[in-house]
Amino acid sequence: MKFTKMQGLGNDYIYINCFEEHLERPEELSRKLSDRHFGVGADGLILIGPSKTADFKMEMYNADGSSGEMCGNGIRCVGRYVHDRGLTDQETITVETGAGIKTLRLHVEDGKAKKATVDMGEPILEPEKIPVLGGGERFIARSVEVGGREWTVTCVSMGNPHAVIFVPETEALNLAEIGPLFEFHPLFPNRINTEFVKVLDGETLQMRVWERGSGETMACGTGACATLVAAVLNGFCKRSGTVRLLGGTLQITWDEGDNHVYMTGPAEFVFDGSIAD
Ligand SMILES: N[C@H](CCC[C@H](N)C(=O)O)C(=O)O
Repeated sequence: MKFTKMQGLGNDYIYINCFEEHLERPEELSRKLSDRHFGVGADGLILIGPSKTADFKMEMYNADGSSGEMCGNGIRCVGRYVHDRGLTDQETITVETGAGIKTLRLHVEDGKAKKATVDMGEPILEPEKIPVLGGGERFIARSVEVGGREWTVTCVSMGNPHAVIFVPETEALNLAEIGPLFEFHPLFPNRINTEFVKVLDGETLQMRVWERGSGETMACGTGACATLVAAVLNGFCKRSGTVRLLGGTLQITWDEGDNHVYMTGPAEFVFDGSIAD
């Protein structure tokens, strides 16, 4: 089976073209191939295939085989793949995801869709839809005890669930220790992606992320969107800003007019390969 390795800000996935390949158990394949010693090595697996309701369909699996409703860095790479490999000649495309149909505007340079602006849709703030237990209208700046200490948490869904925590510094945090305690906390029935964020100024945020199903990654597109929304809700940031991640930066805007979040960032090919039978 052929695959293509791609990455968005170092958030790397194995892409399978399901117009050409057929696979049975994607969860198992993701677990096997994501392993950075016994497999290809990636944060997960992304399937690109036909859709009845959009131009393409994207299915995303984390490194542990669990499926994510949406992947921001991944969908930009889907845009690059389908454009540069000739599956479309459009520069605006729609992709069916587990979080609904998303529209991408590809930024084509020398015939390559190196960047894309993705309409990530409206943030979901009702706790029961995130989901996070605890009721109420919204889950903003609430104190949660995790790992024996109190954290101030704001929860936002971009179709997938995020807990955003503002901290004075991000470097010193031991994500390998605290990340799983959030991910598997009983407050989050579907687990959670957790972002630890330092506000650099009113339009610049610095973020590390412990992803549900993949651990700490170099970047998280949906997480960057959730982070900008949480920063606005807490009064820390304007509605348009730069999110600095380990792997690079994303431009995020939470549009006042249509309440949609827009994310702009890069998409890169790494290599093509084939999986030994
Ligand atoms: N781990 C996430 C899916 C991948 C999201 C991330 N890689 C992105 O770029 O948005 C989840 O289980 O919801």
